[in-house]
Amino acid sequence: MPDIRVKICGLKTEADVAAVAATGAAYMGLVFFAKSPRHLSIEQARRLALVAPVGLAKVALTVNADDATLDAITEAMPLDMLQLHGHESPDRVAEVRARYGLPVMKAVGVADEGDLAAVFDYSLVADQILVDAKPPKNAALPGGNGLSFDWRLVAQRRWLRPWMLAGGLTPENVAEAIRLTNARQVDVSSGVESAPGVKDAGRIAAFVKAAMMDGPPILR
Ligand SMILES: O=C(O)c1ccccc1N[C@@H]1O[C@H](COP(=O)(O)O)[C@@H](O)[C@H]1O
Repeated sequence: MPDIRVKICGLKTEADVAAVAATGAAYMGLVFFAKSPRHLSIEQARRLALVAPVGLAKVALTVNADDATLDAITEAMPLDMLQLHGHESPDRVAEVRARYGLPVMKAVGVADEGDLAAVFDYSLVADQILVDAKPPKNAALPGGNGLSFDWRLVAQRRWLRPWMLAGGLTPENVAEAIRLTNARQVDVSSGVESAPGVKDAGRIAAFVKAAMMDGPPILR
């Protein structure tokens, strides 16, 4: 039974945290991006971070955030990882990693083979890579759009660092995405919502169950 680690991104309420914790998901994502329907104020995010149980890793998602913003976020709440989802350069990723002493996951948008070089480049400086669909030109959000990319581009890929598959995943397609790509980690936001920014506990449970191939890994 493969050990698949699931990240549910864009939680907004304490009930969302409880729903995610109940499934055995590995990570919960807190979005700090004002244009997103999942955006949280620092105080809202702090409350969620403080009720998260041990074992559920808290990931702060930011987009081209400056030091002052990252200082405010990291000082306000306990976190386990920073997710950089903008156009942060490899140098900026290395700088953030050194400044905050937290693992950094860099998102890379993929639409075609040519985008995969960036996965390699960032794997030299980040702790993890989030391989996401490239957003359409002029999209308001750089992620969280419910769009997938051609999974065959990353099928059976191995990189220097652990990677996570994202983009348009749903309870209905995640098992096939894992089968095709051999991803060991998956991330979802809009695919487990009933409306933009509104998480659906039933879809969260169905997603994690499907990702774990109908059951959590058997512990030996
Ligand atoms: O979720 C958001 O609102 C968001 C905003 C800005 C950058 C990234 C965002 N979400 C990330 O994008 C992936 C894919 O989302 P989806 O499943 O296709 O809706 C998601 O897993 C988040 O990490």
